[in-house]
Amino acid sequence: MEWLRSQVVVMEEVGVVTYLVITALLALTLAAFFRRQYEVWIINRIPGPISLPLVGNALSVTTDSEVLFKLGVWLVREYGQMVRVWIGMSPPVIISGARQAEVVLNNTKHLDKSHQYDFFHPWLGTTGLFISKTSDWHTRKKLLTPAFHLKVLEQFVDVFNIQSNKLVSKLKKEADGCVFDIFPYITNCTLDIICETAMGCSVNAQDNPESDYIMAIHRIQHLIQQRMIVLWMQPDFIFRLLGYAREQEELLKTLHSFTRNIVKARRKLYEQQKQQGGAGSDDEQHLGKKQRLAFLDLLLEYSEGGTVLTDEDIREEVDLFVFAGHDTTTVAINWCLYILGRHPEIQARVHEELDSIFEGTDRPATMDDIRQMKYTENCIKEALRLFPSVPYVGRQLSGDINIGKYRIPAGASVMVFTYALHRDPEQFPDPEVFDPDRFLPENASKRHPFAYNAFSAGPRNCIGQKFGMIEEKVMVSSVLRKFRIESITPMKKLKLLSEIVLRPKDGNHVRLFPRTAESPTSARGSNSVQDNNTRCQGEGS
Ligand code: HEM
Repeated sequence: MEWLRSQVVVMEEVGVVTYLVITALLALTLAAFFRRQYEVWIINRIPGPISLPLVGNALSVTTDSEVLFKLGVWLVREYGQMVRVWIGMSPPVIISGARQAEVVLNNTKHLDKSHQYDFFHPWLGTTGLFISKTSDWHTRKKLLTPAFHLKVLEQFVDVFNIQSNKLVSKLKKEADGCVFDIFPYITNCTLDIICETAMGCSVNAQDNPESDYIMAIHRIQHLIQQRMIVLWMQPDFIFRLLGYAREQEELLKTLHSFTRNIVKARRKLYEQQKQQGGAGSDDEQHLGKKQRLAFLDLLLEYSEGGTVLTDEDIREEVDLFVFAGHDTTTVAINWCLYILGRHPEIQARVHEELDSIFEGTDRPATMDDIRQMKYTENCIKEALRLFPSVPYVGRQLSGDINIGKYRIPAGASVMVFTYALHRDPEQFPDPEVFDPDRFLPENASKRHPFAYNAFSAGPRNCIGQKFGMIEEKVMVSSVLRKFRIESITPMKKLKLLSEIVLRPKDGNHVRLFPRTAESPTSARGSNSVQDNNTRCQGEGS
């Protein structure tokens, strides 16, 4: 009897505990549910398309990056400078106003990149500057910033000139007024430039564009790009199942072993020269007076024998410079030549400026010449406004932010849509018009500081901005010192791809004419397409 009574007490106690556990679980679930509902309600206050339960707007998200780009433009036109969409359960918010962009980009708390950038990890690691999380990023940015000092960049002007000259000599063969795609020429030239400046070695892409290393760079970028936008390619097991993971591993072997070997060789050279030259910290002592220092050499110097940066860290950063520094400049130079090719009168002003600087000589551009290219620089900036190399900049919020009357909760992704931001008529009247004078100091000073974001803004802006600008000036001026360019595709007919960089879907078809003494700048000189040889016959324009 006593035993029975004790059992009843135990059961009562267990019942109470179970009851308490279930109640607590229920309360937590309800709290999570209501919190989530509240967050959904908060986000749904931001304008955006109607969404379905669970999938949200995911069904409208296409894998075609041309359609995806148009979708972004349409969303902004339809819903304004702050738009929310639902991709399954996550609500990326698209921002395209200067004031809103400032709140996101100028906030030192929200420096993490959005989760799509994680697909770069296998190639570029997790601690490299471009993709690192806030904790690693601070240290890396501080460490790497001196490598982009103007004094360091000045020594790269040689490389820019040599490779641009090679580009010009390749283009001479096309300069007969026939239509051709200039995009691959620019791509190979910028690849040669970035590899030589980042690693101190030539990959010779202009002469050999199909080497294993070059092909691997193109292919891996394509794979990562696809994975960033194609939702079903994102889970690892599907990526593996479809055979992409194995292909990616093969590509990584090619890419990583190439860079690792170079890091190893330069480390050996660095140590040898350090021993010969004594323990001084002077760059010239380390690598010989006449030797140009690549970014890699500077990283070896900053690495303090592997204690601050290991060789693998250096490999990551070098791969990153190659990635971040070639596609961005390729499309920037491409769009600048494209838009000048649509505006003969503006191109003629660039020709005039270059003629007054170089006086018809063939000498390479100096830093002084580069500083004098004011009008050319404004054309480059205006081309970057209309066609920003990086159309979207993504951030993952680590805390709630308030923008105007709206709140975006922690964990959400915010995409600053630079392409649309640069077309805000309040900041850029007649936004579709190409007008380099928008960048005259008196005009630029009237705009909101975050209205122009070609190199992003705030603490996580582009570290390679000066490098990119100098490279662009040397390449664009080298081409235009020798040629007049006509672009075939009207702006309204351009097909743009929403990728990591803003790429033309069909390349950039142009006609090139040598600039002659008689008609150096005319829009239709004696060597125009009408008088052209038979190679062009039958071409549409
Ligand atoms: C016209 C040329 C270029 C343009 C338009 C450009 C644009 C940008 C933009 C918009 C960002 C911000 C991306 C984001 O936050 O998601 C960025 C970041 C970055 N860029 Fe560039 N870039 C150019 C050239 C270069 C070059 C030549 C290099 C290196 C040699 C470079 C290295 C980087 C790095 C390392 C970052 C990450 C910075 C950080 O997270 O703190 N860029 N760039």
